[in-house]
Formats: sequence, C-alpha cells, structure tokens
Amino acid sequence: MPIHYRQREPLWRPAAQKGWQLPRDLAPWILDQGSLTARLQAHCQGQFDVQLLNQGWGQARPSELLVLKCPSRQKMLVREVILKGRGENWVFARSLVPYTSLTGRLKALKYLDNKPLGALLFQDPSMRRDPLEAAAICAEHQYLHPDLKLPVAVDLWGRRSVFYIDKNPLLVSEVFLPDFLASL
Ligand SMILES: C=C(O[C@@H]1C=C(C(=O)O)C=C[C@H]1O)C(=O)O
Repeated sequence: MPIHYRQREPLWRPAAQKGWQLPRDLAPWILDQGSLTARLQAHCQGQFDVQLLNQGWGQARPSELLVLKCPSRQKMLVREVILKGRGENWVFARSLVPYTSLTGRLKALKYLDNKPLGALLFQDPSMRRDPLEAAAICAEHQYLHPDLKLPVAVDLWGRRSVFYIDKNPLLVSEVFLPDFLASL
C-alpha cells in the first residue's frame, strides 16, 4: 500500500514565547519587528536583490487561511521570492494576499515584480502587523520552493506575521536559508 504523504505544515508558535530556545545568532532576526529587507540590505552593505520565483493566483495552506481568517475558497495572490545578499540565497519569502485585500494602495502589489514588498509595506502610514510566529522548517514540510535546491536533511527556521494595510490583511512568511546563517 503506497504511503500517502499529507503535505505537513510547520508548527508555528509565538516567536517571543517564553522558554522557547531560538538559535542564539538568529533570534534577533526572528524577533525583529522592523523591515527584514532593510536589515538585510544593511547586513550585505547594499549588495541586495529580490529574485522573483513566482507570483500569481494560488492556494493557501490550512494554517495560512487560519491566521488570515479567510475561507478555504478565498482567491489568493501568492508571491514567492528569494531575498539575496552578496549574490547568495539568504531568505525564501512566501506572501499571501487575499483577493479582497488587493484594493487601494495594495493594488500596486500586482506589479511589484522584483522590487521588495517591504518597501511598499513599511512606507505605508496605515501599516500594522500582528505578533511574529516562528517555526522549525524541515524537508518533510515541503514548505520550501524546489528552485532553492536545498539538501533534503536541512533544518531551518522561519518566521511569519500578518500585515494590515488599511485593515486589509496579507501574510508574509520568511525562511532563513543556509547561506544567510553562514553570514552571521
Ligand atoms: C515584509 C518585508 O518584505 C520582504 C520582501 C518580500 C518580497 O519582496 O516579496 C517578502 C518578504 C519580506 O522579507 C520586509 O522587508 O520586512
């Protein structure tokens, strides 16, 4: 009988949860409430760029629908990118924008291409974000994009939070990749 692998999801928990040991070097990056783009740009002295992997209508995972408080049939814009520092793959980012959030200033998201999403979010005076969650991300979660070509046994850390622009939600998830960890 073939084994049917359900697409497991990471166990997301409040990043600032007491007594949860985040990796010492990575903890400040996981807990930082500011723009990850801005912090990465400083970390690589500006040798930064965004590689767009894909952007289009797609499906959210159950835990993503839960935090976005969206019904399962909700049409979702899915954006997946690699944030690169010094030409290396530093962060895999997956952002989910419910169709109903693509209004007003967020309409610009459809044409973002390889400009960083953070610039759009953090310059918006209405921007709010929910507390950060963190999770250990491993291969069986099938969470990472195949283009990342990571070794199967890799164990990484991710963080995510829901942003609001004029009260319209979008979920931004980020996974710190091996080359970034090596840069710390
Ligand atoms: C939310 C931010 O935007 C970053 C840029 C992203 C993009 O361009 O798709 C996605 C996630 C973030 O790492 C940020 O800078 O904090």
